[in-house]
Amino acid sequence: MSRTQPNIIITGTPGVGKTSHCELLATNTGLKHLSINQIVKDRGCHDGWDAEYKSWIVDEDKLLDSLEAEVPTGGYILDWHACDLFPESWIDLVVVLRTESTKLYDRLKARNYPEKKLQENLDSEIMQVLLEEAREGFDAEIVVQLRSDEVSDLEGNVERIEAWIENWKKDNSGKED
Ligand SMILES: Nc1ncnc2c1ncn2[C@@H]1O[C@H](COP(=O)(O)OP(=O)(O)OP(=O)(O)O)[C@@H](O)[C@H]1O
Repeated sequence: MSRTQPNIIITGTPGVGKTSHCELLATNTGLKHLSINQIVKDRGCHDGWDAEYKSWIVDEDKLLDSLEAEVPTGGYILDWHACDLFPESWIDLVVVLRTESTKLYDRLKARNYPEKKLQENLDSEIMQVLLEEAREGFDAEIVVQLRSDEVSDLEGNVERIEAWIENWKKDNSGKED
């Protein structure tokens, strides 16, 4: 199916700034922000609650089934800490946000993350787990890594993604199914 609007994944370790980026980008572009955490919860795409990690145990098949009628039509920003489950055919750009570990520590600490979960997320950021996952799941040319250390990074990143969207629309205008 050809799309008149692109689909973008904004991914990265919890606390890097995915929600902040997605909200600003959605406001500026009219693309629809899909918080996958919220969808998992609201649409019951899970096998229960993990009390230790304080998070839902996601049922990926149910999640994909639930997104299948919307996302392929285009115009969505997918906000999640994982990306490799989404079919490549759905996705036009994958943005992996990165943050200095000291800043990430402060942000997660402020949220009262359980210590084990906090350490695992810091390790994951240092080992660039999400970047590797994106590179393994998608063509290198659609994966970009952006810094999210300061508020000015957020504004600059969103401007850059907006410019990318405009170019994508020009390149894809007039294409039919
Ligand atoms: N570029 C940035 N500069 C400074 N603070 C930031 C930046 N990005 C996010 N923050 C702050 O860090 C905290 C976490 O941001 P946010 O909720 O957007 O992260 P997230 O990646 O969506 O996390 P989660 O995966 O848990 O939903 C918030 O308090 C936010 O204001």
